[in-house]
Amino acid sequence: MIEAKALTKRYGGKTAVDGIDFQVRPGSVTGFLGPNGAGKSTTMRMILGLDLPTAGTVTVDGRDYRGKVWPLHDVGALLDARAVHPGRSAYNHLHSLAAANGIGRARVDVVLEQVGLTSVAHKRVGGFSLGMAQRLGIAGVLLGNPGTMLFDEPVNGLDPDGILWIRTLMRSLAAEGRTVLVSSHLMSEMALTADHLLVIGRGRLLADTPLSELIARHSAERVEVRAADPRRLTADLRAVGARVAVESDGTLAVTGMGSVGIGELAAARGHVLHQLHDVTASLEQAYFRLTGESVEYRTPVSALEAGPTSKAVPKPEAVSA
Ligand SMILES: Nc1ncnc2c1ncn2[C@@H]1O[C@H](COP(=O)(O)OP(=O)(O)OP(=O)(O)O)[C@@H](O)[C@H]1O
Repeated sequence: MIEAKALTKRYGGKTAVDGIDFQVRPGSVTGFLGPNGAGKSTTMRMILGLDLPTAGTVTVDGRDYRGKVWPLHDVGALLDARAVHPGRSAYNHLHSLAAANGIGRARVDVVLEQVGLTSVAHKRVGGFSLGMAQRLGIAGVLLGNPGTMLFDEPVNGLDPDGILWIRTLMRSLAAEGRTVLVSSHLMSEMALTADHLLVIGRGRLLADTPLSELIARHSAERVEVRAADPRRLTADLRAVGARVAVESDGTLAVTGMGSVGIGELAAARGHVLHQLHDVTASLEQAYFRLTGESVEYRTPVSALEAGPTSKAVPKPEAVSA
C-alpha cells in the first residue's frame, strides 16, 4: 500500500503538491488524473524518493524511500520511457538493472518476452519508437516482480494493440494483489482500466473515489425517451411535474422523474415507447466538471476556433482560473 500524509512539495514559490493525504490500496488499479502541472509526476517522484517532500511523508508498505534507491523487488516504476542510454541494447539495459538488484539473467529473457521485445532485444534503444521504449520501460517495472508498480503515462506512443495489452496487463497485475498506480490523460482508457481514482488539481486532491461513484455523482439525472406520440407523452409528463426538453430528432430529455416512473406512467396512459434509458456521464465529462477550476494551462478558445490549419494558433498560455 502507498500512503501519503500531508504530502507537500514546493519549488521556490511554487507549490507543486499541497498537503495531500491518500492511500493506494493493493488489489486494484488506481488511476491518477489531473490537468498538466497538477502535481502527478512530482507525487510519483516523492513516492520513489527521487524528490524530497518539503513537508509530510509518503511510504510504500510502510517504507520511506527518501534518499535511497528503491529495490526493484519492492517497487517497479515507469516514469520516463526515454530515460535510457540510447547506445545500449534493450537486453543490456535490463541486464544491468537486474544485476544491480541481484536478479538473474533468466528473468531478463522472461520480461522481454512478456513485453514483446525479444526479437529486438539486442538492438540499440536509440533506434526504438516511443511505443517500443514504453514496452522496455514496462519490462523494467516487471523485472523484480514487485508488489507495487507505478506507471506515468504508460500508453503514450502505444498502438491500439499495445493499449489493449497494457490494459489487460495492469488489470491482471492488480488481480494478483499488487498495488498499481497509473497516471494518464486518456480518459476513455482510464475508464476501462482503473477501479479507483485519485484526481489532483493544482497540487490538491480533488477526489479519492471508486470510478463508478465518480461517474454516478457527476451524471445528470436525465432520462432519454423516444415515443410513438412524443407530443402526448410530453403533455402527460409535464402534467405530473417532470421537465421535458424536446430534442431536434424528437427524443425527449426528461429531468425531475426517473426511468421507472416514466415507464409506469407510459404504461398507465397507453404510450408506445421506442426507447427509455438513463443518461450517465462519461469519465471525461465527470473529470471536466471536477477539474474545471483547476486547469492551469489552457488553450484559448480563439485558438480552438481557428482550427488546426490556422497559422494563428498560439501556444497554450497560463491563465488563472
Ligand atoms: N524540478 C522542478 N522545479 C521547479 N518546478 C517544478 C519542478 N518539477 C515540477 N515543477 C512544477 O510543479 C508543478 C507540478 O508538476 P508535475 O510535473 O508534477 O505535474 P503533472 O501533473 O505531472 O503534469 P503533466 O500532466 O503535465 O505531466 C508544475 O507547475 C511544474 O512546473
